[in-house]
Amino acid sequence: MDSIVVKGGGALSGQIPIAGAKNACLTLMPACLLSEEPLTLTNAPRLSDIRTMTELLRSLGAEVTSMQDGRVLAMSCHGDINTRAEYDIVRKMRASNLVLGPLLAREGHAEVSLPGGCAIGARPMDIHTDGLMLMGAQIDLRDGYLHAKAEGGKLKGAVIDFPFASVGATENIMMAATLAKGTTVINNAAREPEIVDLADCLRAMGAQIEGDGTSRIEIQGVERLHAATHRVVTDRIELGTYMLAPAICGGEVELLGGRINLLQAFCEKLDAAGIDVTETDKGLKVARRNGRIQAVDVTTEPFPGFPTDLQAQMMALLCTAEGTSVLEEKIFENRFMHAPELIRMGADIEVHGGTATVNGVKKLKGAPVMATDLRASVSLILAAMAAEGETKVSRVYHLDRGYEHVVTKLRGVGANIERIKE
Ligand SMILES: CC(=O)N[C@H]1[C@@H](OP(=O)(O)OP(=O)(O)OC[C@H]2O[C@@H](n3ccc(=O)[nH]c3=O)[C@H](O)[C@@H]2O)O[C@H](CO)[C@@H](O)[C@@H]1O
Ligand SMILES: C=C(OP(=O)(O)O)C(=O)O
Repeated sequence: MDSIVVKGGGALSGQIPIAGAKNACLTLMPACLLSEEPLTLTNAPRLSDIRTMTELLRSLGAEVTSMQDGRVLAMSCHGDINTRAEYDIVRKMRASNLVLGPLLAREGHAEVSLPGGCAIGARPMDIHTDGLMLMGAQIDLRDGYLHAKAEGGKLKGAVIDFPFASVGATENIMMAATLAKGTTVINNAAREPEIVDLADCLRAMGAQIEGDGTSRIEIQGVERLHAATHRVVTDRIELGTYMLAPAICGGEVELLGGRINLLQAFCEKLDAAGIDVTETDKGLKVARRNGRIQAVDVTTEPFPGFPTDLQAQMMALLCTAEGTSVLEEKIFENRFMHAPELIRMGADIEVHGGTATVNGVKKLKGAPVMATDLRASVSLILAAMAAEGETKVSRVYHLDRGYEHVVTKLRGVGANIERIKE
């Protein structure tokens, strides 16, 4: 199992290229199941989750070719389709649940293993299944699998009011509705940039969708979708993560491909904490203003609010802020597993339920720590980059799910970091 060793150092400078979004690409890939013609994605990130989705799509009968060192994914689904998404693959990754809508729309039935929970919390699918049932699907849970069948073999349009703006449910229903008979309306839809990216891709495939990026999305079903090529949107979570590197360590770093509108709420918190963010021709420049970082309170919310996927990294910043910060996690019930590890590095954090209170200390100190999930892993690396001495982060395989070439990217701006095999 690999570990990452970081020696805390001084200010950073240089540029970091930002990849295509994991959470967009994992949604765009299952869209290939909606058409007999090929779907090509460019700007794909090189991540283990993408390889898992490739394995899942192949198991369903899709041809997936990875080109240009994984940057381009060509997917084609013209033959017979296997409609059963097996537990052995689905359990590896929450995003596997995104094949349900496309399989049901194309074949009229599907059997998809429930993803269950993961380290950060439960990953229920009731909002997805309630929506599909309104579209005429019959869905039962048997042997850990959702067995779904469309009445008469074809889904029909429906008006669906979500009780919560679920990202995954919006994506599943949007994909299912592209081939349904009639019009589907999703009220209280998720508004994340990854939803807009999916809508752009589906439109390029011939789907009729309006309202993405707002809380009301309307999809007019069509007979078939066709071939398309689509560029995956910039990864706003990778962007925000690397924006925190100069914020924590000092110096100035340019994030290539970044835009403020992907992370407005996050940028406002950085400003309040004493970090300057400016848009350039190529991306975003981030620099820490003089003096200590200031404490800020953060509440995670659906987009356009502060993203849950940046809460752990923000906590790493606030550990050394002047004053007390309160972080409230509103999306996942168990997303503070980085707190005990940051405490091992000298942070002063108290967690009560979904609230973490961080009393800023002057300096963190290197320690052996353990990565518990994807964003927790990278928060420990960020904290270690400004800590005194050496930190060893073990179980970094979590990191490979969401960050490509993290060591190369951080070394490129001056961090003292290496990956070791044990
Ligand atoms: C709103 C939000 O921030 N969603 C995040 C969520 O998307 P993801 O699609 O995984 O999660 P959802 O947006 O669906 O769900 C978030 C919340 O809704 C609840 N829920 C969800 C579906 C359902 O059928 N029933 C239900 O109760 C979940 O338990 C959770 O508390 O994780 C992704 C990372 O992997 C992030 O990129 C998304 O930004
Ligand atoms: C938790 C994440 O991913 P997933 O939903 O795929 O587990 C994430 O991207 O931070």
